[in-house]
Amino acid sequence: MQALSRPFPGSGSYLVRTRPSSNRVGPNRIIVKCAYGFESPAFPLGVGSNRADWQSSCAILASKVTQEQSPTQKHDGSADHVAAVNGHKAAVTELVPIGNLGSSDNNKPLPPKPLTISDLAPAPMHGSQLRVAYQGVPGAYSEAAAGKAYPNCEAIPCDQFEVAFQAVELWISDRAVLPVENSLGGSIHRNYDLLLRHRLHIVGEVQLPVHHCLLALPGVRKEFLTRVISHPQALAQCENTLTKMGLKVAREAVDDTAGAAEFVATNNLRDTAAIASARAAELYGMQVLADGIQDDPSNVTRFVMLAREPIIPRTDRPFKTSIVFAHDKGMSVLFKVLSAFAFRNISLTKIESRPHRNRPIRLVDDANVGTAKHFEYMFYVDFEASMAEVRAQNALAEVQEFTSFLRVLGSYPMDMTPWSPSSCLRED
Ligand SMILES: O=C(O)C(=O)C[C@]1(C(=O)O)C=C[C@@H](O)C=C1
Repeated sequence: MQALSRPFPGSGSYLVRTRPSSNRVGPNRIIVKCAYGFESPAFPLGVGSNRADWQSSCAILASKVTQEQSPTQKHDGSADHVAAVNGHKAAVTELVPIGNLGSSDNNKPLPPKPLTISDLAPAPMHGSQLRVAYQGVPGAYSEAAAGKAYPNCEAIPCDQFEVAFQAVELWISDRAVLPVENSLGGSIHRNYDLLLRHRLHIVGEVQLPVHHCLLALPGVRKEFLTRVISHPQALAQCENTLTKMGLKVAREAVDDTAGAAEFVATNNLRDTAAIASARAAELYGMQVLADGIQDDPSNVTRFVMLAREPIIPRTDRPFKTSIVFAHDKGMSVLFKVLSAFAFRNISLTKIESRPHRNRPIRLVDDANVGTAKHFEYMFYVDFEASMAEVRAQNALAEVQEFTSFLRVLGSYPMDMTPWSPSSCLRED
């Protein structure tokens, strides 16, 4: 069976690709419709060639825009401008909504809906469903997070985090939902770096209980396994359990959990298991060998929602603000910065430091003992206050005095989803 797909404007030729035949077309099958008006069903073992074409088109569009825009023009938010660059704004893809996400059974209830779109940011310009870019393939936790953040959205799979950023910048998508930290695995550093490099705004957060399964092809037994593949975060979150299970398997990192399941299925690998969601098992026809293999039952990943425009901060519900800063004068400044929040009773919920890529090392010369080489950092801080509050404005005014660089990444409603142990047991 063949899937016809056509590259996006600017790349010039048609592609004809062969895709594996399969009758496993699940209820959440994705249809990728090209802007030119013909459509091709994306096969259930992943969106395959269509997705790949869409993603490479994103990259093509991104590089075009980078070439043709000056840095100051790049984030002007003008739809017309983007249309002028790629000759084709929005309506690039049409995807079946993820709708009853996490279930092939349409009667199963959706996960709780703590935030609504109207809470967060203006409606999409094109008047249709909100398009939300995420990294991974259908069945990835990020897709579930997109559905939790924006129920009934069109979830748009991207092969890299950076492509999801670009999809929003280029108006292909209205929002991106990207993981920033996990309760077991820690920070997803790549996204911290990308937040700084791109000009998108954090407009919300969503916390998703992550329940991992060990998946293999039907009929495969644990004893046959020599390899387990998954996203590095998922491997880290299950490390102790894998050891306790006595599996003698090599661990191998791939781009996302559901992509790992898709890879095992499409390549018919009988010696390889994937760590992924139960929904990925359904989508790619895999067997669940073990359920709930994360090292802690209350495993949670925090995602941020990104948009081209910030939302207007409010004070009628709990808000969080995320900032990033750098300073010139060594670590003593860090204490002063943090005390600006402490004096105003503003709680910090997260501090992260990343290498200061423009100026990674500071040399301190002492004629007697030589040259000390200090590493320089960018500091990311989340604090529990809205930028609409005077105390937050004053704290930032003070922070600005001590820092050489300060940017507010966003001021947005906190995810206040009620916590219950059962919500951690299963999110599929
Ligand atoms: O691979 C996926 O399914 C993802 O959505 C990515 C990701 C991550 O980057 O942390 C998201 C949630 C889990 O923590 C594991 C992996």
